[in-house]
Amino acid sequence: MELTALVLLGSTAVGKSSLAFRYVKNDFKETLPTVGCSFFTQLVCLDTATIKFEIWDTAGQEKYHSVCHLYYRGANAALLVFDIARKETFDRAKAWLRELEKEFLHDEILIVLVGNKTDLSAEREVTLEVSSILSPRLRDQCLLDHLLQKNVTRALNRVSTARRNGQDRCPDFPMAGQVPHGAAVALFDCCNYAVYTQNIFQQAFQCLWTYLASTL
Ligand SMILES: Nc1nc2c(ncn2[C@@H]2O[C@H](COP(=O)(O)OP(=O)(O)OP(=O)(O)O)[C@@H](O)[C@H]2O)c(=O)[nH]1
Repeated sequence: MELTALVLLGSTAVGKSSLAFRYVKNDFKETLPTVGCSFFTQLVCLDTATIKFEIWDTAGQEKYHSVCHLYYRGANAALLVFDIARKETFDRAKAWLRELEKEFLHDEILIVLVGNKTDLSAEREVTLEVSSILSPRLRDQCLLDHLLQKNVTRALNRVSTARRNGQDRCPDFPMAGQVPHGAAVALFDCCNYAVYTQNIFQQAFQCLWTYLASTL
């Protein structure tokens, strides 16, 4: 059985643990801030293989920052979570993006920026104009889509299909001609309070897993 690791990174209280819990248990509950790191596993049956995915939910408090590299180092995918109603959490996600860019070659990791707490959209501080955050290198190589989870599903589906067919380009993709060899950056919004979030994640993660499986 293949093993693939995903790490959740982001400021404290952006909703990383809630997101993992919503995905794994389809539930929501108040939890204390994570200490160090929490760990979940999920078995995913794909057409071609059964894969065991590890989900590393890191602690967002600044005092734990220095240990986060222990968890992201072996990761195949990283979800950089921010709170759409707190701009500083988006700045932190950008810092994570830069750090991962330094640590990984472009074909080594799949990165997804997750704008959480869309129920607070009236207080939104992070606008949709986020493409400017990406470095030219990433912008060229990434799959950047709009802040809609269905587009992530579509984006990742496209990439994995293209990869399965041995193509290295995905010409009809709206914002990026190049299908990266492993690396992708996508964006999507979610809300852990909503039951539908689990379905969104099921779909998005299924694509993510499929995508990762195609790179194993
Ligand atoms: N409004 C709103 N609040 C949320 C949402 N998801 C989580 N929260 C709340 O945000 C707070 C922090 O959630 P956590 O999941 O513990 O956040 P975290 O990012 O894991 O925090 P650390 O463990 O400190 O890194 C809690 O009070 C949650 O109830 C959401 O979608 N919308």
